[in-house]
Amino acid sequence: MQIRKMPILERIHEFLKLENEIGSITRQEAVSMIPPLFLDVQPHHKVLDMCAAPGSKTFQLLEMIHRDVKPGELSDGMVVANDSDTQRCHLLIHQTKRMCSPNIMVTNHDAQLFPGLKDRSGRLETTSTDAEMWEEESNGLYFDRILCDVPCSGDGTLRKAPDIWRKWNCGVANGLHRLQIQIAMRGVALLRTGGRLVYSTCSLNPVEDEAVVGEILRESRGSVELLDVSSELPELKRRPGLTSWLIRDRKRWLCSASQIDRKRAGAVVPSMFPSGNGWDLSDILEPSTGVSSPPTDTEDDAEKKDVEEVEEDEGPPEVATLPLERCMRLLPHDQDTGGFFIAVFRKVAPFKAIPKIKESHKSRILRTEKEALTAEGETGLLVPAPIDADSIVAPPFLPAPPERDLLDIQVEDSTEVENEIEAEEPVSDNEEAEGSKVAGEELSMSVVSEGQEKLAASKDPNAIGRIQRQGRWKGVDPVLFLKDEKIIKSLVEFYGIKETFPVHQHLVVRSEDVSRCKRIYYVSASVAHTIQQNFRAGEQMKITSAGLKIFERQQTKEASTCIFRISSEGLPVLLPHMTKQIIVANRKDFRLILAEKVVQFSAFNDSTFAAALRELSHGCCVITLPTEGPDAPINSGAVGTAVACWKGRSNVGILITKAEANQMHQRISFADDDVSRSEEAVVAVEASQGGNMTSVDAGSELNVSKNGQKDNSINEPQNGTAPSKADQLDDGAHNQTEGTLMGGDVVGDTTEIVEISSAN
Ligand SMILES: C[S@@+](CC[C@H](N)C(=O)[O-])C[C@H]1O[C@@H](n2cnc3c(N)ncnc32)[C@H](O)[C@@H]1O
Repeated sequence: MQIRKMPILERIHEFLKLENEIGSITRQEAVSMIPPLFLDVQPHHKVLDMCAAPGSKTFQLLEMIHRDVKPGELSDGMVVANDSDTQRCHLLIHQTKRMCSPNIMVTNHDAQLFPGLKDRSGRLETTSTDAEMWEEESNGLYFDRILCDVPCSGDGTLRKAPDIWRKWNCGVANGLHRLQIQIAMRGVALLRTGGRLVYSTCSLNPVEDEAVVGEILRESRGSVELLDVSSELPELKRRPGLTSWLIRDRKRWLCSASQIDRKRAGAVVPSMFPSGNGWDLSDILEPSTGVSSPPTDTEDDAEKKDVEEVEEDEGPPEVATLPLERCMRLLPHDQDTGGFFIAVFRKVAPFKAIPKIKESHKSRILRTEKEALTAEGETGLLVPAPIDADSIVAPPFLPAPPERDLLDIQVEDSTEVENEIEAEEPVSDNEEAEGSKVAGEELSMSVVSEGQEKLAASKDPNAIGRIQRQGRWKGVDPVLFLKDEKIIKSLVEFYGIKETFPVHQHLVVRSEDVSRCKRIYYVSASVAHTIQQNFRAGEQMKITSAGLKIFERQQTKEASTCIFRISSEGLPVLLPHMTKQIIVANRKDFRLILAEKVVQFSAFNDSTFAAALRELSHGCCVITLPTEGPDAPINSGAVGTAVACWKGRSNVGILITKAEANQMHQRISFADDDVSRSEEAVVAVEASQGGNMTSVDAGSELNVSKNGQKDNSINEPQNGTAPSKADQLDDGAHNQTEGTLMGGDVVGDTTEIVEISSAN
């Protein structure tokens, strides 16, 4: 059902859109949420999401590492979310920033080449006091959990993506098979022994599913086992993996690799079949040149030729000897979902790989390394000595990236726009002025050069290799720990940051010139550790974003002692550790500031609050609702509801987007209306019954919960009160021009407000 096409559901569609935009809800198809559930992620785990964009599963993984973490506590775990597509990495950043987590890194690699961070410096200098940890660090970066939600043909999504009916052909899946194996095998190498890896696709084609799983088991030669997870998530309806299938190539059904037409040897490979048996490299080398001839015809050509092909006798299909029935097939008609395939592996021993030439590498290597091959002879490549695959920096045959050239990265900060402002008004960043453009927000910190984009856009696999070998990720800002003691001291003193919130080695900037840096990011200990590891390993990792944006530079004419304001995503994490610049408002005044955005001190209802506000230092402050009592927030756990503001000479303005302010105002207003309606109803009922009825008795009718407390949950404005409130708010919002300065001595249009999430 498409909600947006049904006029009667227009309001709920608007509501969903708004909540999605400000990050209160994330929409995701139910079946696509299942793979992370089989990872058994614990809060202390290091998790790698190899093909992560747009980030729905990454979000789930983040939720898992923050599970059980109480407000004010910092989680030990980490999620590294990787995607090969630069633009989709920005989606990933946007999606995950709603989680307000310092425990995330977004990286931009081809997953099959994801760097291992093996220490190449030879230095013994380390921040770790633990010798064991140092030993482990120098051996590389390992993950406790890895999700390989690989690119696939997507035929499991046919129900919601009807376009696939038109575009589907068997060549798509066949063409992805080898990449899927390479990605998964890189995952196996990066997995800690004892760790879990989940391989998933939204395709039901065995060539992308069981065939890949079979090849993982064969290639890893006992270092991973395929788990039987039939007792996990018992209510999930699933079917066992296939153990027998045929391969379709140009309208021919093939039973085994022996039936592969020599000319099609690059397009159909033995690993696609249940046994995985087939020819070796020499079968596909042309005797005269030693160079393979990958099929060059397009799918269209293939279709034309198909007409002429003679259908062959299929013969008996192969049957796998591996326990592929342990894989899970989720079929659309079993529980009204999309189709999905899931396999769960555990690493039981370190991975020693024989770097045989993979089919996908063959043509590339043979083309680019032709001379070397001739010199070494084919046998040298076919039967090399086993190598410790766990510790490789990049897969065999692909050189690791060299040291970055410092000079490469300096130009990028000029892309950041610093706004000068009038009077003492804080200025909002250009990027944040338009809430709906948040996805592009991080562009200034992770700008990728045009040349690099063009290379990435090209389909030439050698181009990708070239990009990743570029010195020090040309065009991407560096990730540097903030070491400027003056700035750190000003932050700690201005906001009264407690020792419970470690700042040294946890604040990161993306500019080498600290005097120009606009944003400061907070990283968890685990992320900080990985950044250090990356330095020692010669900065192999291309980091698009690290941690949580916690402070942003704020320029005003009248200097504040601290030039950095708190960002909206940083507030939930920092607030429990702040002792200064916090002020508690009553409900009425809190609503006033949300509705008006900028309020003169004299306009507040509570004069004590106004006086206390005047006393605060000039600059960024946080206005909260009390955590207990009648003015306590709704459904917001122990930390409460808070909004970052800018305190000027005579007024205060919220630092939030209008959408966020309106949404927060709406919630509080609904709750208040709800309460007053309940109270009015109680009075009415009492009056009609001679005053004998208690509010607890009236609970079921009057929205009072069973334990006698008023149920203030206001997440679902469905009881007919929504229209007038929403309309009023919409009108209010439209009266203000997006991105313009508002009256008084404060600009309160575009920065931050936040409802404290219990996750942090
Ligand atoms: C199935 S989608 C991932 C969906 C994601 N896990 C989620 O739940 O939101 C596959 C992703 O793989 C990315 N991708 C394609 N080839 C890749 C490669 N070689 N390495 C890493 N990512 C790749 C695509 O850009 C795409 O975002």
